[in-house]
Amino acid sequence: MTKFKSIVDILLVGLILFQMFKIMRGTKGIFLLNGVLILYLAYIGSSSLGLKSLSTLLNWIMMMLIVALPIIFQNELKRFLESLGSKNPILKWFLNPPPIAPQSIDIVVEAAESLAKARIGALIVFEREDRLTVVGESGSPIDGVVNKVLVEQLFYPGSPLHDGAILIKGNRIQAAGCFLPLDNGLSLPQELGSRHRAGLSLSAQSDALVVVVSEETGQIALACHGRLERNLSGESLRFRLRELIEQSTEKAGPGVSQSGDSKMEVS
Ligand SMILES: Nc1ncnc2c1ncn2[C@@H]1O[C@H](COP(=O)(O)OP(=O)(O)OP(=O)(O)O)[C@@H](O)[C@H]1O
Repeated sequence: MTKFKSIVDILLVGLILFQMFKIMRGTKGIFLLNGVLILYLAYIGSSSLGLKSLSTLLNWIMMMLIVALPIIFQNELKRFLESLGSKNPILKWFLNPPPIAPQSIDIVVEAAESLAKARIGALIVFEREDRLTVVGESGSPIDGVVNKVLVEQLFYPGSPLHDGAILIKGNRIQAAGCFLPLDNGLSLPQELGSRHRAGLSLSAQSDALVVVVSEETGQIALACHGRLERNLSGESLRFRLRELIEQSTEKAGPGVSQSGDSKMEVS
């Protein structure tokens, strides 16, 4: 029985560490977390070797880190707690996030098409079950009903909020000029820069759907579950968004795919 408990104990610790690494992957936090682990191992090593002064010094440093860690990792911790919270079925039922309205999809598709035609870059995030409070708080609050003119205006190069992403929840634009987490560990084709990386990173860390319009090529892409579907027409974007919302439980592995209107291949 004690053996079984120890196995469960180790598995749970492993699961928590895995979740933390997953959230911090590619961020500066991962280097800090590595540093903390090295310090901890050095502390264990020095105390088991009986190196008293060194282990006392390392113990002090670790004590100071315990106070500093929640400050250093505040965004990562928030994201971790949010992702934990949104997996709680009772909380999910209680908070009951508004579903993405079909008319919001149509409006976003139309706006993406005209932004693509005008070669204006855009990053549009649809929040689903996973809360994106940190993302929303990184931008400026809008809280307006989704409409084509507003979406286009927000990304217009002269607009003060054109840099960053807009966050849509239900049928409302919650915020604009939002910063998305960047996972530098994801491998992307060379021609894609930080806009695509940001969309893909958020889709790998949450169940958000992210529409990316490239300023450089005028192409439309959709990031979902850590996959990037590129070169979508307005019609295929609408189709995929509707399909993904219907099968919200669908999961896929990370990757990048190229898509024409009718054919989609995974590379
Ligand atoms: N982490 C981020 N969060 C939100 N927006 C971002 C982020 N990183 C970059 N962006 C947006 O992307 C713009 C830079 O895009 P960049 O040219 O580097 O990427 P890209 O993928 O090559 O896109 P494009 O094809 O449009 O050039 C920034 O000006 C900003 O608006």
